[in-house]
Amino acid sequence: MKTYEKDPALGNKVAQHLKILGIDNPVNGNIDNNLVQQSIATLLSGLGIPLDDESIAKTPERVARFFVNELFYGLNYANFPKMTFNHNKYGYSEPVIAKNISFKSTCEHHLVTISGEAFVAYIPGNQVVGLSKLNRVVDFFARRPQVQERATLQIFRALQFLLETEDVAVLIKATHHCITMRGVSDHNVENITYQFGGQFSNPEMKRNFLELIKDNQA
Ligand SMILES: Nc1nc2c(ncn2[C@@H]2O[C@H](COP(=O)(O)OP(=O)(O)OP(=O)(O)O)[C@@H](O)[C@H]2O)c(=O)[nH]1
Ligand SMILES: [Zn+2]
Repeated sequence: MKTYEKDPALGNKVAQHLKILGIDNPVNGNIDNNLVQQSIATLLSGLGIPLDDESIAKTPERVARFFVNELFYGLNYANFPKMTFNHNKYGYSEPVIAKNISFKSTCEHHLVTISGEAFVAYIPGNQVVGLSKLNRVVDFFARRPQVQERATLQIFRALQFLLETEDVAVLIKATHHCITMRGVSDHNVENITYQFGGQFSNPEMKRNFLELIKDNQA
């Protein structure tokens, strides 16, 4: 179980916002731990694996706990992280960038891991957000069955909403293990998606952001 401060009321507002924009996951909000557990038992039976083996007996319960509390905790907006803001009394007015935010997600087509890094930037107004909260927002949306394009937009729009600014940039570089370990089995390909808003749509700002997040830069 992840331990961090949650803000379900804020999660609710973010959910409404993403729903209006039509970019939330197609979910009905009912997370049924027992049903997940039974389904894992059925899956194992379908593979001909007997559940009476002592090593396997608790697997359905274990996997359900893992799915609900960790792998897919971001399906539940009651788990949305608390945001911490501080007054920007210093008047900082240039981009704040978080590069190499590592995340793990799950491909909704094959239920196989997507691993990658997110690069996030915003320009503060009157408030600056606690830096770790950028990681927490990325992690929340990663912890769902996902496609990379939608995850990128969810993080981007949620940050614009939370930080009350259009000036947000999000880039995601990911390895889809449904591509590396099955199907086309390509070990080299990286998939990149990005969305730029407000001042980051300006070509020079975009170039600066891309330059700053390159390996071994600033
Ligand atoms: N656009 C997009 N596609 C994804 C993402 N993750 C996985 N996919 C793709 O989803 C597609 C699912 O297509 P299908 O043809 O139904 O699946 P498949 O037969 O297993 O496809 P192959 O992987 O080509 O063997 C595949 O091309 C995956 O590579 C993602 O984040 N975004
Ligand atoms: Zn996949």
